[in-house]
Amino acid sequence: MSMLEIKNFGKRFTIHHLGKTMQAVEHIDFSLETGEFIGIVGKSGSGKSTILKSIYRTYLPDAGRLLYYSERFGSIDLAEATEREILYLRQYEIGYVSQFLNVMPRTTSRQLVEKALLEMGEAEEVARREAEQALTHFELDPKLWDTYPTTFSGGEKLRLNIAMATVKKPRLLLLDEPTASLDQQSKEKVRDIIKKLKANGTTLVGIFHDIEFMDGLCDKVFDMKRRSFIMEKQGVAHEG
Ligand SMILES: Nc1ncnc2c1ncn2[C@@H]1O[C@H](COP(=O)(O)OP(=O)(O)OP(=O)(O)O)[C@@H](O)[C@H]1O
Repeated sequence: MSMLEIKNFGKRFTIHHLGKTMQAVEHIDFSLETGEFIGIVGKSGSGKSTILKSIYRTYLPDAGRLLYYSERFGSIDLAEATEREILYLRQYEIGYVSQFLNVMPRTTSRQLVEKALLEMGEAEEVARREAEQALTHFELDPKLWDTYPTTFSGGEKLRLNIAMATVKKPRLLLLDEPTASLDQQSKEKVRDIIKKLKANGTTLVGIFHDIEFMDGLCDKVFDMKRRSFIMEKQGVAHEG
């Protein structure tokens, strides 16, 4: 069953001070089956993040359909879903990890991960235990657990971001350069989590500049230039 079907997706931006619109991306079509992991590759500015942000509805798509198969709502076009539906999906079904940490003020890193679990309806003790496990897995120094992440390093923020998103075991996880500022050891930790989530049925769409990281992890690679898959399972090349 398709978990996500992108049909003729396009997004334009209005550059207000120039009074112009700019086509960031257009004519994108691909679909993902449940439990698949798709990597998106393409040069800088080709629109990779715009696709992910539109699926998460940070951006409102202006052409095409983004059909997501929701546990709660059944088939739903993310381009047309109500704000309420989107809030529900972000809380329970769709996760997004970027390089940038967007967190509530005066909330410690431990509280942030716990909150993610409490939102899912976990009991407090379970949330506490699983939050500690996640922070430990991503090797966030325990000294930082009860501090505010505003002063964290880039890698620490990113590891916290990944912990917050993955602890919820979302049905669909969007990864926008989640390994950008990580050392090799932290990258391996992200790899472990991706494998575990995948084994548990999470469907993933990821952008990685690090092609090696994608190797053996992605089922398909979508190339923005060709607007098609260039690799499907076991490295079999599909031209066109
Ligand atoms: N909010 C926005 N307002 C105006 N233009 C935008 C906005 N977001 C993205 N763009 C433009 O849309 C185009 C695609 O950007 P996007 O970030 O999706 O590219 P990308 O492929 O992810 O690039 P990179 O690999 O450098 O992160 C770029 O030209 C960018 O300047």
